[in-house]
Amino acid sequence: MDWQTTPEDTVPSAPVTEADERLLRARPPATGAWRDGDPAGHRRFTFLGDFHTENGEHLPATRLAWESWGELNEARDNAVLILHALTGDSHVRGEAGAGHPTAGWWEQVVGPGAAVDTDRWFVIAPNMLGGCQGSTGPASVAPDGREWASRFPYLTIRDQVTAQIRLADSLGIDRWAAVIGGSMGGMHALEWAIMEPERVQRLGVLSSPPVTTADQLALNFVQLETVRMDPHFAGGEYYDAALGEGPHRGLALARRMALLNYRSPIELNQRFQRSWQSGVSPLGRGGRFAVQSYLDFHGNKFTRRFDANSYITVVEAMNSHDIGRDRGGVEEALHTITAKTLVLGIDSDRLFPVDGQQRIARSIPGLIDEEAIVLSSDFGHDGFLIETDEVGMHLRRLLDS
Ligand SMILES: CC(=O)SCCNC(=O)CCNC(=O)[C@H](O)C(C)(C)COP(=O)(O)OP(=O)(O)OC[C@H]1O[C@@H](n2cnc3c(N)ncnc32)[C@H](O)[C@@H]1OP(=O)(O)O
Ligand SMILES: N[C@@H](CCO)C(=O)O
Repeated sequence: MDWQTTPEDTVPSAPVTEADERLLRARPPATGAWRDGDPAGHRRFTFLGDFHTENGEHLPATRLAWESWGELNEARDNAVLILHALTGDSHVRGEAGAGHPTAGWWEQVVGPGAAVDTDRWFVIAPNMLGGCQGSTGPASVAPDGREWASRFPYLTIRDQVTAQIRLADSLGIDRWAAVIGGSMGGMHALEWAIMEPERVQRLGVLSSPPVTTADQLALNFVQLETVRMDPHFAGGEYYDAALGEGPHRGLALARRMALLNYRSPIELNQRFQRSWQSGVSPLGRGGRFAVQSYLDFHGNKFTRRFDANSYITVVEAMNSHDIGRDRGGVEEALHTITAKTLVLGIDSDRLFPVDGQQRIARSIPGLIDEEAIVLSSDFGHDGFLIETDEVGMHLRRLLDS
């Protein structure tokens, strides 16, 4: 790794666009959650009713928001479930706007003629339980008319999959042609294949571990503490407009920290080098390095599309992940998977390194390859979102298997 300063390092980079600057100046609302009454966009909602968590807590009225593409055939055997990562949502495809804060996150992978070809497959993508883009989460209104906020239950990955199972039941989908997920979505996909093996014909696990390790727990704990320490977090009770702004500083800082795990040192060093964001030198007060500006931008942008309590809920759910829990261990659990399986990782992933995917691949009986597929990419963990040609090529193989 080359940390030396070169003459080019002092060349100021192009400033961010005017639209970006406007976005950063605008004051966000207390929460970036989608709220009842906001435009629904392409979302649909399925009401699941009473929900009891693994931990013994209770939600009296639960719903999942979801989107779909393609048509369910008469045999009902072409349904594909796509499960999003930590801060994703149901919006796999489509424009930003009309209730969707971001454009589709897998536009190049899912669609007519794409790897997950919606002319052939009926694709469903739900927003996870505890999320903030239409499914029941901490920003949802409880029976007493107030947001759940700090009263929202602790959820596990298995709770979230239980909600997805009830969604499939209610849609009349007895068996998925494939369940595919990246990162936390891959944790959900693994649980699907273990909890309901007869309902998962094919399984795609991208950039996910079999268990959230101590290292990953540690990275998550510091982020959650950062959110909670923001004075505007107010113990999670920040939705009341009278309190003013939400815990944006803490949430934005947590996102900056997370982004470092999502990208790789190689990419950051090559992309930003030591360049300045503007004509003002960062060697003194006032100027910023371009990489700092990039992190600031993503941190601030995140607060406009995510809810701090929801972030805590979904990170805690990710921390619960251990497919071996109460099942005799990780390998025992993997042996029970009957689906034809693709396991894929990115060589520069520092969040969920490839040894996790290799461990999964070693013990799944129906692996379609001899071992986990390891893509070479400088994009780190986010490679599963960015390397769409290669990821798509492997998903096509899975769907043709
Ligand atoms: C299944 C799921 O995981 S869903 C969740 C996925 N979505 C996210 O993670 C949301 C955040 N987005 C991202 O992290 C990325 O956009 C990805 C992973 C989806 C795609 O990565 P990339 O295409 O490499 O985007 P990249 O990380 O370069 O970010 C580009 C943005 O940074 C901005 N940017 C780039 N350099 C700078 C800089 N020096 N200063 C400020 N902003 C900058 C760009 O203006 C661009 O803005 P935009 O998002 O409004 O278009
Ligand atoms: N960019 C992804 C990374 C986690 O997999 C997200 O924010 O959900």
